[in-house]
Amino acid sequence: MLQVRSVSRSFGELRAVDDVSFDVAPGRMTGFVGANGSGKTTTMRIILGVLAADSGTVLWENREVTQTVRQRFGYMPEERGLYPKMKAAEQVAYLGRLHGMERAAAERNAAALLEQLGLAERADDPVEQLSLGNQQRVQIAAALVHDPGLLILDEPFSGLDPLAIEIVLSVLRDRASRGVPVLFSSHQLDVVERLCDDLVIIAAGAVAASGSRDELRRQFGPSRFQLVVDDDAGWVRDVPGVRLVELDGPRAVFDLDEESPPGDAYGAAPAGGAGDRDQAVLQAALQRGPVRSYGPVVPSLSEIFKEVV
Ligand SMILES: Nc1ncnc2c1ncn2[C@@H]1O[C@H](COP(=O)(O)OP(=O)(O)OP(=O)(O)O)[C@@H](O)[C@H]1O
Repeated sequence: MLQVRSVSRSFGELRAVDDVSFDVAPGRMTGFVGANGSGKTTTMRIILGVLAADSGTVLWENREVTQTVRQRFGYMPEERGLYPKMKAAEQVAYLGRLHGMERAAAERNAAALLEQLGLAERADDPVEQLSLGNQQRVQIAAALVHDPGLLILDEPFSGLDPLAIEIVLSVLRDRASRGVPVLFSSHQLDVVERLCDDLVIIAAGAVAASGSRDELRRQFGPSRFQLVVDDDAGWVRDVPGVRLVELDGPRAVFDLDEESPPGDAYGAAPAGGAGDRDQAVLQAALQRGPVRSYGPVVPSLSEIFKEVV
């Protein structure tokens, strides 16, 4: 487990990272999300020891991270750093050796990773002859070659086509399933949404929200429901506590107001929360005719993001 505890860092007057705390748990993919300049790269550099924090600590397995421990971390920096003339496989193996691996093991891991990442055919091409997306895959192989105990990846999906995203996803998932904590930053909320188990949302250097994806959806998502009936569903807007979001003939999407009185005018028992109130709407709908579909609408990550940032 990686624990970031009250880490702060300023550049001159700018407090780029402000009392940031979060965990990256074993076997979990943790998405690190925030707008440009919100402090993701600075936080990652502090975890990796590339940059010093002004205050706060980073713990790995309950101990302060030392340089020796960091050797066991895998890092893909934002600024990609490959040797353009070196062949892809040679390069990955070389970086493995810099992490203290034996030559044979480094070469074996490099070949296996390039294969997994769909680059086996290009293994002997100099990096400069590869497309940018393929260079990125080599960079990901370089972060993984020494079988790191922790993975920190800065924007690993930017610039990848959808197929490449799937390939990289499966490689990272595979590592996570072997118990490796994975922290990755991304602007692509749809990718983060699909991939991560946990999320840390950062805004202006501070953590705006964090937790498992499902917890955040429950916590920040409005109590939104969708109802589909046979006739016009416009009557829903008159139910107490309902805020209509969208009406399309027989289909209504609405939020339930937590504060409003329960909808007992429609025959439902007085209720204490939206959990009962949504049943009041359902009963009201059933009194009018058949109900084709009814249920909560799960908010997307970008909706949560808009709410907390
Ligand atoms: N070495 C530095 N000197 C001065 N300011 C810096 C330095 N590094 C980062 N900053 C500033 O700190 C803030 C946070 O930057 P950081 O790169 O951590 O953000 P980010 O969330 O990774 O952004 P992006 O998504 O654009 O990469 C920004 O305002 C940035 O300009």
